[in-house]
Amino acid sequence: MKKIISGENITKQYGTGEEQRKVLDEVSVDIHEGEFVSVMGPSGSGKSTLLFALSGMDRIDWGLVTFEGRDLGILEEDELADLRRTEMGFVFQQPTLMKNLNILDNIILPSMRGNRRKVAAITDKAQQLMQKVGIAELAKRDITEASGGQLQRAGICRALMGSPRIIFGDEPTGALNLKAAEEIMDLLSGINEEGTAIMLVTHDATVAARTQRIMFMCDGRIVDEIRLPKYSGGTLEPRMNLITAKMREIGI
Ligand SMILES: Nc1ncnc2c1ncn2[C@@H]1O[C@H](COP(=O)(O)OP(=O)(O)OP(=O)(O)O)[C@@H](O)[C@H]1O
Repeated sequence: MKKIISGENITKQYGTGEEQRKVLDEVSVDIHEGEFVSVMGPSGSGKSTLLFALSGMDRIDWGLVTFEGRDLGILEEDELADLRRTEMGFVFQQPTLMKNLNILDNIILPSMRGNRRKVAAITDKAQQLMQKVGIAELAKRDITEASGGQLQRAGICRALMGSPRIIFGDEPTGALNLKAAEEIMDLLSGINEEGTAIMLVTHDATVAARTQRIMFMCDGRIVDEIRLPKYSGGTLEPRMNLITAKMREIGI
């Protein structure tokens, strides 16, 4: 399958002198069209930093990140922002929604940049997405009047507004109860089924078990990975057992 994102020898360090530390240490990774991948590893192993590097949210110190062959390192900030807005979607542990806007306006706001004349089409798309994720009736509600799971659905709608090629999720279910987390994973799985690649960073084996490639990070490196067949429902236990067995094997 065609590569969307390619990272070669990505190196990122923080601090100077004796304090200097490689948070990403020559990481190479490709993400292909329609893939559903996750990254697991101990706290501080560099998972979020890798997500930020591959999505162009953060600059790297060494190596190469390309999006469909375009070197992110040579793009200006506004070009990077455009690329993220048009090709990528982001879902974080807590969606950053604005308190003074209702849920619908929060979803459409990022898409309005440079597109004010298309407000009707943008609103229409947002409403369709809200319908799809089951929060159509919340359009006019304040964000204080919705549950964590409903807000995360709104965050997913916002991430889908630009019809992205890839969605990056950093602990997208981390703040949710078990049922809401399962529902969000059902939603993300459905989005992936429709062809959008997804890369998730997670501590949760039940989340990783939904994906088809699990990369394991330790000390700024991808130390191993496993591939699983597409999840088609039913118990996740055998998949989770494979993940935990691999983590035990590599000592993380
Ligand atoms: N802006 C920064 N300045 C200095 N150090 C940083 C910065 N951002 C991240 N780090 C350090 O880089 C390391 C990797 O952080 P990162 O958030 O990528 O890890 P992680 O595997 O996602 O951790 P967690 O699972 O706890 O979220 C950590 O030691 C962190 O303290």
